[in-house]
Amino acid sequence: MKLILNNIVKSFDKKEVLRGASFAFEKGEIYGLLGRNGSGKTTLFNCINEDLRIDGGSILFEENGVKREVYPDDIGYVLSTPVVPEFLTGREFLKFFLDINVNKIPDIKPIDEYFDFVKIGREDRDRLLKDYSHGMKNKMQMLVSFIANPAILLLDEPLTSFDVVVADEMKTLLRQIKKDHIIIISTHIMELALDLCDEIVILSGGVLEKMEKDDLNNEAFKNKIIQALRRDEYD
Ligand SMILES: Nc1ncnc2c1ncn2[C@@H]1O[C@H](COP(=O)(O)OP(=O)(O)OP(=O)(O)O)[C@@H](O)[C@H]1O
Repeated sequence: MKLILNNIVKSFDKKEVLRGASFAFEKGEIYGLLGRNGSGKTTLFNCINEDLRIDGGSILFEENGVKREVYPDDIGYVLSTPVVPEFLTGREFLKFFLDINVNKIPDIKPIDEYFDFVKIGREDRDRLLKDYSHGMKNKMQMLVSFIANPAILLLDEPLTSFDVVVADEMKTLLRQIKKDHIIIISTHIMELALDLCDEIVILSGGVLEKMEKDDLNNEAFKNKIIQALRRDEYD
């Protein structure tokens, strides 16, 4: 299973953000996507998720050697700024999500088990999502992405708003599910990238480049990544 990006081009007016980004992301690996502020990481995710139309190139999903277009159900996208229906309670949101996906989700569990899993307390489950903290909204987003079990998970700065216990549990969970998924995590936290990710890919100058670790220790690898990102000076 692969997510194949071929020469993705995307501009906003005259600003060329993606200038022929190509990469094959494979199942079984967690990819850390690193790039300077404004380098285009979120834009790339939005293009993969078809929230933005690409100006050139192609995005394909390969399964059993057969390439096809990517379908919305293939992708779970957790945004850095969580978007949840604020007018629903946490429980109503989860119930609604489970109801509309009932045919796609095997083995639906009682709703409270899902809340237990992400450590949202009993007193919060029937409160409106608008009153949830940023981290709690993020947990809800992450939770529905996990429940839907898409082949591709795009996680934009996913763990930064979680408390250390939940962040640790999410990391463990991501490691557990990676064998069946393509997971791409955009982050500015080098330690997280090095600790959690199997591969580091940088987005620099509008293109993607895999950083080879070779036999470097973590400190030397970190410096290599920083040097590579320094090339991306502001236009
Ligand atoms: N909808 C849009 N309209 C115009 N310009 C946009 C739009 N979305 C992104 N951009 C521009 O594209 C560039 C890349 O933005 P993007 O948010 O993808 O970067 P990023 O790598 O995710 O940044 P950060 O690490 O700071 O979150 C920026 O210059 C941004 O201003």
